[in-house]
Amino acid sequence: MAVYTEVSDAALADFLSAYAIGSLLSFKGIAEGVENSNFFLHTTQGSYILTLYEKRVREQDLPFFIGLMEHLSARGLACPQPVRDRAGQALGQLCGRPAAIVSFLEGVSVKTPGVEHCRALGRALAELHAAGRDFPMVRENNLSVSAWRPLFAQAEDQADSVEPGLAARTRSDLAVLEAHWPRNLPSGVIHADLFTDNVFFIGDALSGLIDFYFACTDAFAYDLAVCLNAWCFEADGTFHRDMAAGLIAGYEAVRPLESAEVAALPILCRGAALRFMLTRLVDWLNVPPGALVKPKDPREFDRRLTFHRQARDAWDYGRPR
Ligand SMILES: Nc1ncnc2c1ncn2[C@@H]1O[C@H](COP(=O)(O)OP(=O)(O)O)[C@@H](O)[C@H]1O
Ligand SMILES: N[C@@H](CCOP(=O)(O)O)C(=O)O
Repeated sequence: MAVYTEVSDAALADFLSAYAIGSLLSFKGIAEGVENSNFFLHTTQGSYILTLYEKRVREQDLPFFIGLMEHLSARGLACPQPVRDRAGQALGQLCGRPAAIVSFLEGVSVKTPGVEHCRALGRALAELHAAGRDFPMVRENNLSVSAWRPLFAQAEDQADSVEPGLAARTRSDLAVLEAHWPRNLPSGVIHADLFTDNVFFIGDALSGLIDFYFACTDAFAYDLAVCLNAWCFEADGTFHRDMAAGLIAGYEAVRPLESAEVAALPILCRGAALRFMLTRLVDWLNVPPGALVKPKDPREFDRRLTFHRQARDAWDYGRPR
């Protein structure tokens, strides 16, 4: 359960007094998530999510995330809409943390997605990229290739205690990725963390996207590579080519990939897998004492990397030649 900061009744009442969202009916910590402290907020006017921003979220990036959700909602994308207080502010302070209230989205995430879920995800990802094209703010991806070596340095000494051989494999992946990381691909706003827990469905229809706190300005095809990693592999590393084909086809039904993006797909997928292996590894080795959180397993992405190292082209990821 991700609740790093406990919120007292008095602190909550004081915080909510700035908002015109009715009177509080219920308030509960949310079990899912690993980054921030999240709470369900139910008032006489409706349901909301209260987020207290923790550890990896930098305060100076919050206007980008809040502004982006407002921008995407205004363009009809189903994503959380920040709620402004009576003074017009979408960001406040609660229990010493930056905090915001956003609209509650209906729907549930799928634990075992199928081809049609992946196709719907692909469409939604391309629609997000299109809706973000005229968003005026820029945020560099601070978890891209130049961040991976410093992240690894925090965990290198203990990596082999998590999985034998992990340190050597990571050193070799880093060398390859740093030498061949693609530059100048079509870029714009990307979500950068569109895992199954961040995509809601009602029945078979995709109903919303959440968790924009890794969103940044980077290559669109890197976002697709994140989704291929997140949606099309089992925890044991088994790859589902049919699901990957559905995801790419869904994406290209809205935004066809350029040839440079197609060529870059294998290295982008390898880099995305390394990025999640590394952040998970660092978190796995550094669970904050007393935090109600279950760290995610870095070995799942070590296994995906075995697939990516041998992939030759986009066809291996299900894209027709
Ligand atoms: N706008 C929202 N509408 C409905 N549920 C939400 C919303 N935002 C977050 N949640 C719930 O909170 C959980 C954790 O949110 P998330 O943003 O993924 O947290 P974290 O960034 O800490 O990983 C989600 O899995 C979902 O159940
Ligand atoms: N998706 C990342 C961790 C971030 O978690 P989220 O709950 O914010 O999606 C991973 O799986 O490593």
